[in-house]
Amino acid sequence: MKFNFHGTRCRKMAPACGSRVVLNWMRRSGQRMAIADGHRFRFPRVGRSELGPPRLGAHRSLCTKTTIGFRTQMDHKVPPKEFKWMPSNLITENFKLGDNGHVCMVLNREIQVPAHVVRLLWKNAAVRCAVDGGSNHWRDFVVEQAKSKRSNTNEAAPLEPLDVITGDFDSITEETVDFFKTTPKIHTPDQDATDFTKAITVLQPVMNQRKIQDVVVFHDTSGRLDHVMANLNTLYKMQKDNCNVFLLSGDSVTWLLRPGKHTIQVPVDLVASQRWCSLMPVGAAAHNVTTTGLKWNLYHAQMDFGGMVSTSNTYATEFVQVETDSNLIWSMGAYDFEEKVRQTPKK
Ligand SMILES: Cc1ncc(C[n+]2csc(CCOP(=O)(O)OP(=O)(O)O)c2C)c(N)n1
Ligand SMILES: O=c1ccn([C@@H]2O[C@H](COP(=O)(O)O)[C@@H](O)[C@H]2O)c(=O)[nH]1
Repeated sequence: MKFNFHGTRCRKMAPACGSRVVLNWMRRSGQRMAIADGHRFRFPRVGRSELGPPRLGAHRSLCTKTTIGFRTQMDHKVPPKEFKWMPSNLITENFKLGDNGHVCMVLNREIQVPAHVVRLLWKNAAVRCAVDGGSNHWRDFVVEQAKSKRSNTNEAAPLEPLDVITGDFDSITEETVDFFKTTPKIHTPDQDATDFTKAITVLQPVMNQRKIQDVVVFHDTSGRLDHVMANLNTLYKMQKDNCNVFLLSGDSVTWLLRPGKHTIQVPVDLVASQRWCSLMPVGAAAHNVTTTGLKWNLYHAQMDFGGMVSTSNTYATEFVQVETDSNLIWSMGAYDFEEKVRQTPKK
């Protein structure tokens, strides 16, 4: 069977059902090999040699949690689920999540995250994936990095290769297909879910088997609002799979806070420079939200769209606590804070 690719019949990539490919991979997991319609590919082993020498704190997961259900939590018959988050692992240090590494994923927007952050998160990833048109942007990044390497005396190591490209392939260009011709491609034609959601679903069995919980996503909040909203929706969809998805843009990090008690350790530079942070009740109201460590705190407050949302908030301390009975989107300013500090007019 063939499928349409930019209006032409394409023989290079016959349609592959993501789950079938992953099942093949699971069957052959001894070899860590997957078959994507004749293409064989390996998800690389995560070993000491790939991750380099252990670094201080590299063993820490960004999030730890207990396994107590939430149904009776807010009346405190049982203690609330606890989550600890260390966004510095994405912003200033380590650049690795979880003991078994993380998935790195590139969506279809220009990569605005600072190049050194992208490089380190990519290097430390266990699985590297580009989603449809995201592969065009990854190609641009690879080419740009190769150029700056040539013009720079400080040699940077080459970027690790992509493990897989997924998508309905309506955005990847012929040039990009050619550029990544040896990279396995998994076709996800379903038009009832976004390519981003489908990409995580395709990788889920691999993540389960290798005990990877975290997905770091290069996206951007510019461009189409429907894509931005759909990307937030993916955070909600994936929480069922006990999977943490972090959206990284040029100046923000965003993830979902599930019902429970969250402690977020904020990089001190962000506290000092009073960068923005926000709590948004997307999807459903939260009826009982209490925070500490913010400039504008909430006390057993109701949050909902059309009612109260907490945007343009900032930090009172390094440790922010949020206790909530419902999902909330947490988004915080990051990356360009040095720039912001420089731009602040002197009083
Ligand atoms: C109720 C409903 N609304 C809209 C759609 C259409 N739809 C939802 S997700 C999706 C796929 C989007 O693909 P993606 O690659 O994420 O975005 P693209 O840039 O191709 O629009 C489509 C077509 C649908 N299936 N059902
Ligand atoms: O403006 C955009 C466009 C796309 N995305 C995300 O990328 C994937 C893949 O997009 P394609 O257009 O199919 O290549 C899509 O599912 C979105 O999650 C985006 O964030 N912003």
